[in-house]
Amino acid sequence: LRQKKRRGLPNWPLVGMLPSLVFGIKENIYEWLTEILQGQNGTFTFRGPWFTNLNCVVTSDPRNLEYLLKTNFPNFPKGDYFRGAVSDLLGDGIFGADGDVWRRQRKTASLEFHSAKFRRMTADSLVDLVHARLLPVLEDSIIRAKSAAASSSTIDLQEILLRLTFDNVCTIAFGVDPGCLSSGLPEIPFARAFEDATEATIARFVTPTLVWKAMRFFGIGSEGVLRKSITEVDDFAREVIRARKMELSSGRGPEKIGSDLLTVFMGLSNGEKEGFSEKLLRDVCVNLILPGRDTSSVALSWFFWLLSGNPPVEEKIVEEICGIVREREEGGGGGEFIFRAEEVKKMEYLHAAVSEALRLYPSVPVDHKEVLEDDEFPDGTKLKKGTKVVYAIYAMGRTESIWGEDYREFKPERWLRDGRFMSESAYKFTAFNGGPRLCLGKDFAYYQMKFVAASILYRYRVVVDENHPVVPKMALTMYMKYGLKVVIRRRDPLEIEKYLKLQS
Ligand code: HEM
Repeated sequence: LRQKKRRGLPNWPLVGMLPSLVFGIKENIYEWLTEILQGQNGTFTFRGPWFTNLNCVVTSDPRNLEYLLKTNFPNFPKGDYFRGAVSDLLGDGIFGADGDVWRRQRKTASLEFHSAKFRRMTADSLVDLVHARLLPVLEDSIIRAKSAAASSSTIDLQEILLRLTFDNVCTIAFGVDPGCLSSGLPEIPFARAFEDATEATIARFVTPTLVWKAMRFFGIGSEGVLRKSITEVDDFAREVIRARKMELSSGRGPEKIGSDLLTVFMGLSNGEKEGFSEKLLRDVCVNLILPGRDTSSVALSWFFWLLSGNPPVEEKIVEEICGIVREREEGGGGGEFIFRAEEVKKMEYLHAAVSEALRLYPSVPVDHKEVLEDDEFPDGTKLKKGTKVVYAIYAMGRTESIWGEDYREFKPERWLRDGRFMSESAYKFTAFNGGPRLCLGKDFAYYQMKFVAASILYRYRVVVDENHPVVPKMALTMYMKYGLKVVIRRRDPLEIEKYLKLQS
């Protein structure tokens, strides 16, 4: 009991704090971590069994976050342990890389992410996906519900959104849309292979290094799955790269050349003497798909779930959207309503509501770094070279000293001043990371989430199945463990009419 008070958890001989961790995993690991951090002023040291490498410093203190992610950034790389586990899947790509390899890709990708051509391409591909695929799939569920038994009217919204963002990010990375989101929700071999490869890679983090290395050597268990699925991912990438090379060498005009990341990086290899090898081109694309495929969709799933428990927030969002529709229609609208980029930008309340969902359910609930040289956090915690540092993003969103005593409430208003969205420091709201490794897709992700949410909410009400359990899954991304079962209903035209009139 004395140890629990002093260190946050009892530290047993030989097994360290493992028994408490096992208990935490059985319950809700994120809530468990939050409670310990609250009792320890935001930082504690976890001690694993002596024979494992589980020792780490866990923190949710914004002062430490700023030091870790910005002030002394070079001393906190992702590290060899992380890279060792992910390198078979990610190679030398940006997500697992450190130092010059990371810096070079970051610079090129960053230029691309902020170019007008890229923004146009991402916006166009999203319009196609939402209007030609997402909305028909939702409409289909309504039609099916009318003709079948009531039990078949529920759909898993999380799965549909995961398919949407996978297609979207593949278009951005490779310039190829795999077609996961289409009627009947077909199984796509490349998507399956990517999913299997990711799961098998994550399994390495909970398996002793010697054990997974032996499994890899013999190609058994999850390592056998990994080997097979990486081969499939590589085959897909090789085929796309070969086809793109042919397209580029066929001498098409610059206006015809895509602005997906693969084409951009291939263009660079044309100009530079050494350029990017085929392997690095594959790594560049795979490393974009990994962080970009599920993060926005799980955030949207939590957003819709939070809305279902907070009808006044949904009303305000619909009112805001209708204001935008009205403005356009006064100028002579007509036809199917497709939100334009500048209109999505104006949705300040929706921006606040999405941020609030990410505060409570960050898509990346915990992240980590490694200590390069002995160091010390601003709160006085000593850091030995090689120590792992875990930063608990979920716990930060539930810290009273940052968000006030109503921190458990879903309250978009906390992000607004005079109706305008006010951003928060990245070291308090760390859902998108911060410092030099701030999420590269942040602006795009907001655009994507707002466009999808507005397009759905303008037309439909998303009714969450009350009997369906909604709990987070323990994974690197904050999925809903059992998905999000919902019924889609068309929004009453009178309701929309009411808001359109309200604006006048
Ligand atoms: C709600 C949506 C998203 C959230 C919450 C999010 C969050 C994050 C976080 C926490 C990191 C740091 C990860 C780490 O270093 O361990 C990150 C990195 C990154 N994200 Fe996002 N992300 C989102 C969407 C996207 C999208 C849509 C893309 C691409 C289209 C993207 C591309 C990237 C890339 C390339 C990195 C690596 C940056 C680097 O290491 O320099 N993200 N993101």
